[in-house]
Amino acid sequence: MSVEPTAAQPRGPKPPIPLSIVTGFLGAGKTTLLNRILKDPLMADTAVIINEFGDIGLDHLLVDRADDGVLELSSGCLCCTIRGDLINTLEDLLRRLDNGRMEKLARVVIETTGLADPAPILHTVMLHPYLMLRYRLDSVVTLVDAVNGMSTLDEHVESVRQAAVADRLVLTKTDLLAGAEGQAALAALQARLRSLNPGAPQLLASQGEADAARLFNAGLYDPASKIPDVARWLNAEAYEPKPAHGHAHGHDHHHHHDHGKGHGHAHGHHDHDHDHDHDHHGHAHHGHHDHHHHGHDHDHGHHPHDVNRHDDKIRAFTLAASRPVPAAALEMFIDLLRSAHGPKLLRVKGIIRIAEDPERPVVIHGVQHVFHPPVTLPAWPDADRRSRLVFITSDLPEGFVRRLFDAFTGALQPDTPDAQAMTSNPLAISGFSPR
Ligand SMILES: Nc1nc2c(ncn2[C@@H]2O[C@H](COP(=O)(O)OP(=O)(O)OP(=O)(O)O)[C@@H](O)[C@H]2O)c(=O)[nH]1
Repeated sequence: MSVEPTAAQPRGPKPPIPLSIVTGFLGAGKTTLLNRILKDPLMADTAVIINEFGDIGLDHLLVDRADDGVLELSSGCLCCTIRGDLINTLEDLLRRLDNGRMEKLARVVIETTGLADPAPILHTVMLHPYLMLRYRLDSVVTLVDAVNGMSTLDEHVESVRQAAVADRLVLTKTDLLAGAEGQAALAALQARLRSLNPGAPQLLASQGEADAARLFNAGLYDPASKIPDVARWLNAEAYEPKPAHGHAHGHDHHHHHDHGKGHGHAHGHHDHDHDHDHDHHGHAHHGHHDHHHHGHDHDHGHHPHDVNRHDDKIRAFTLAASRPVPAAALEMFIDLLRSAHGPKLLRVKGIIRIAEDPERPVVIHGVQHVFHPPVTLPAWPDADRRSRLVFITSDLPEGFVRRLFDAFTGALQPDTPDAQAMTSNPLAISGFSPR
């Protein structure tokens, strides 16, 4: 192999470039945070793409405009701004890298405008065959303004979804919350966010916690060792009241988080059990709810103002099973979920023990109806050999997903009413036929 004197790396396929998305409501502090962390040596050779779908002007004082539209940060980082086509920009970065106009590209960060749903941006990469080879999804970082976050969550369903899909949550402007009242407000916001998204660490920007090391490298692979770190990636324990490692039966545990909580009452008397079957309590005040084969599964009677109506729809839960899953059953389960309920799957991550090849687990990752091609790992990363899935859903109850999983993966006895209902019920999937 001939290596040019200046070449730092041998030729051959380059490792995929980690790609992160920084999102958060208008004025949450995205630009402030990025300008700060771009000075971190860990962020060298980072390209920042500012996704301007809206009418937000560029206010990046740190950047100097270079030729051909790429903005170079004074710290030596690259920053480009795009208006419109994200794919073109991502391809253009690769071209610059491949033809040597850009020496290194260690990371790409996409800053979205405040109202953006991050899912389409994730889809852009997940659905593009070439970009999929060259980039890998790292983290979705969602900023939440600690002063206005609570009311923003109340008023804008986009902000609830942004928080729910995050791998990392950053609370900004906590420095403006003074005294006991401020601390109580912060605690309430944090409890609400934990309920929406138990798996995402919450970092306080003003305490210096939102540094590059903690914001990024949230993907499946450990950046240093290149070894998959499933436990860290899934963070399934965070969904559970306490760590549990029972291996006794096919369906070890499943946990859920309640969302129907009032401000500041996160652990108060408003808790409902979402885990039981999905009683129809009648939700006339939720005019836009859909009622298919599942209903909304808790009582809103305690919430005359229904301030958390967006949160009420969000569910965060895990499934685990010791019994290996036949590959075809897994495929059917995923197909059914994504084709029938895609819009309701905000985020799905999982590691699955496959019946045909139980020593090589399969990792799945979905954002709405789009699933990353499953990745087969050469071995289990640790002693826990159970299939584990984490779900963040909107308007899709845990019990429904769990019964579907059980029905397809054989965790239930074939003659139980649940399994019968599942296999005899067409589930309103047109074009779906078991293979
Ligand atoms: N006190 C305080 N102010 C902050 C903090 N983070 C951001 N700000 C201020 O909040 C305002 C908005 O910050 P930006 O970084 O522009 O927010 P943004 O999310 O990029 O805003 P858009 O691009 O308009 O959505 C600015 O005036 C910042 O100085 C923080 O942690 N504490």
